[in-house]
Amino acid sequence: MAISYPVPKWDRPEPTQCELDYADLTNIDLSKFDTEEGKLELVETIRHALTDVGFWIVTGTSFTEEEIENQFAIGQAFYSLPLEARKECEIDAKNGGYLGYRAAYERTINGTDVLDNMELVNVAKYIPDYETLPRHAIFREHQKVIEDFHRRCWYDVARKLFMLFALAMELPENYFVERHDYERPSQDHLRYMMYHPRSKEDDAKCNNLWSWAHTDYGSLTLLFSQTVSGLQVKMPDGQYKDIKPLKGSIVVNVADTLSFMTKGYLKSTIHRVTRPPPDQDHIHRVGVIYGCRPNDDCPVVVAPSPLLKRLGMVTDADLNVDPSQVATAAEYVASRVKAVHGSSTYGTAPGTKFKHKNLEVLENYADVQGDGLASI
Ligand SMILES: O=C(O)CCC(=O)C(=O)O
Ligand SMILES: [Fe+2]
Repeated sequence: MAISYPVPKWDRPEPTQCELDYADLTNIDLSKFDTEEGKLELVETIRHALTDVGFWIVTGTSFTEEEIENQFAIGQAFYSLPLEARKECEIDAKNGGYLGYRAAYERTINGTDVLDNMELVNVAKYIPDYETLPRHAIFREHQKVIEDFHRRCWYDVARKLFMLFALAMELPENYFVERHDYERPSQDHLRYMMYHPRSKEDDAKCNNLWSWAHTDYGSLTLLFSQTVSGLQVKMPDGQYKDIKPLKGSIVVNVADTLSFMTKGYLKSTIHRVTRPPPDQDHIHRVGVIYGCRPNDDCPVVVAPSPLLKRLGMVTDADLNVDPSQVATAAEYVASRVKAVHGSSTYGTAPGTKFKHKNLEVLENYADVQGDGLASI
């Protein structure tokens, strides 16, 4: 069969030579997961790491370096397509839809005339419920390899982490797994991203931020490590530190819904993307990410964790909330996407809060903390 959408090899950019201040993150080696002894050791590691930064490095997964680089190559091939082909399946942000493509250069950065330089495409799960979902032709052509990668992000990585979290929180092992079931409808996606280099002048107008300080909407984000620096995590002392690239590893962070489900015990950590250091600021920065969300119909309620109860973090009121006041995961994500992506500017006024039923989150941490877009 003739190939209509070739995927040329992707060359991993050289790491920066600049000295950056890197975050010291716990490493979770999933190759230990399959023995009883190794799993217990991981639960202990997780128990200690749960309450620190909310960002970890995951190694020892089933992905080979070649498989990971092939995903970056697919991302690169997608972004080499003409805009009209990329726009074939667009997100329906006005209605809260976040599966599909979102173009760059369509929104201004709040308070400036600078345009948003990041585009993304969120590829839905490969399950019978989504059989008729429109997908880009390039992804249809390469479905076998994308589907395999997609499913393994969940089965080989996310599922294991959800089990470790549950065990560390003294919940039944499958508590979070059942609420994030790959085979059921959810807004999980494999995301290919692209940040376009921007002029020094334009970047200066937006405090050199390519992505403002934010938390992620879902439960868990798996970010395949890449060498173009820029991603920074906010440490407990309020300082931002860079994420050090580690070939073959995955940077994992907890996102809002999992934080809600654990009453903030699992931290949805603030992070941002800055203009890369001078030896990398001309590179088109490709990203590959898997975002986990709870099942669409999953009520976002606090888990009855004995650990949280002992710590006094869970009250009877948390465990007996009025069902009419409880948001489902699908409702929450849709209303948040509408609020953020359905608007023509990227950015909100200082301290803006997003609230949906029982869930509330600050929309732009940068403004509040005075360390991001505060000056514009
Ligand atoms: O591009 C990155 O390194 C981070 C992206 C990110 O934070 C996101 O997509 O939520
Ligand atoms: Fe993020």
